Amino acid sequence: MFDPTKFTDVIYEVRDRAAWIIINRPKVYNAFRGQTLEELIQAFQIAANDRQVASIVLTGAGDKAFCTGGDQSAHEGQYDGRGVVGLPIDELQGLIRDVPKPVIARVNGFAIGGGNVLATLCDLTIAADTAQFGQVGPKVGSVDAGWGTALLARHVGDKKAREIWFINDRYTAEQAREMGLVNKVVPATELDAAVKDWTDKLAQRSPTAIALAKRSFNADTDNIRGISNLALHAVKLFYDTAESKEGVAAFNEKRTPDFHKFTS
Ligand SMILES: CC(C)(COP(=O)(O)OP(=O)(O)OC[C@H]1O[C@@H](n2cnc3c(N)ncnc32)[C@H](O)[C@@H]1OP(=O)(O)O)[C@@H](O)C(=O)NCCC(=O)NCCSC(=O)c1cc(O)c2ccccc2c1O
Repeated sequence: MFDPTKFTDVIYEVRDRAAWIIINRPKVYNAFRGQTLEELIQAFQIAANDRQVASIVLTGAGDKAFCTGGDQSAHEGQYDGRGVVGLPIDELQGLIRDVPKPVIARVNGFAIGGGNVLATLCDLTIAADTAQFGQVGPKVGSVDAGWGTALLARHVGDKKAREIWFINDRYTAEQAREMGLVNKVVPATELDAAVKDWTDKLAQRSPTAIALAKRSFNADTDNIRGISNLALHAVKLFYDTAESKEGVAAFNEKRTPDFHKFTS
């Protein structure tokens, strides 16, 4: 079995029958690289197999960010790990769906890009009133389509999902709650108490009933898995283009990307 004490990018703790999985890269606003995803995958597998664990909390270290998606400093056409785009992101996303325990996104700050997709995939989301949500793909030459687009549209509606992906505005926690992306918004100082209230309740519920309910919700949207897999392979081809590389370079150089010449 995996040893979470050896993790460098992720903290794994069990608190009162809830597994807390914390992305611990606050200097890059909890963006993930290949190593981060390996550890997240292992952490979810540990939690899935531990009979003492009734629910899983996914969050980011510090108070700035939940997760801001792929680490742009580790993105040179490919990211720096394994998998189709150099990140085993499809494995992690599949695990969040498949683990037969509720996963709560504890959103303590920015949930942007691939971080927003992770929050979208979690069964429940509790956000601090200071949290911000948004997509940046078309600003940085990327798109996490499938779970990131089609499942998002299930939560917030098709028009709103298109707005989120095309306009790339940021939304407050309260706006995210109003559109159906968040279950509950609480003052930042009360975030942990609100999460504990729900994990304590989940620890008292029938695990089999919860697992059956989760699978039944999943069944209704499982076709999106195929879209995600297809899109990942399409994005791999996109990452090799000058258009995508312009988006990554612009973010790292802190300038506005120039996509004009790529308009078809
Ligand atoms: C989160 C922000 C909106 C914050 O903006 P703000 O202006 O407040 O702060 P800074 O921009 O100065 O950021 C502070 C500090 O953090 C660093 N940082 C933030 N995010 C990242 C990141 N993702 N990677 C690397 N570094 C990051 C930033 O450089 C600053 O460092 P300093 O050293 O200069 O202090 C804003 O930062 C923001 O928009 N961040 C997100 C940027 C982004 O492009 N994210 C990735 C999008 S693509 C993606 O996530 C993605 C993931 C997948 O898994 C995919 C899978 C399949 C297909 C596609 C995928 C995909 O597109």
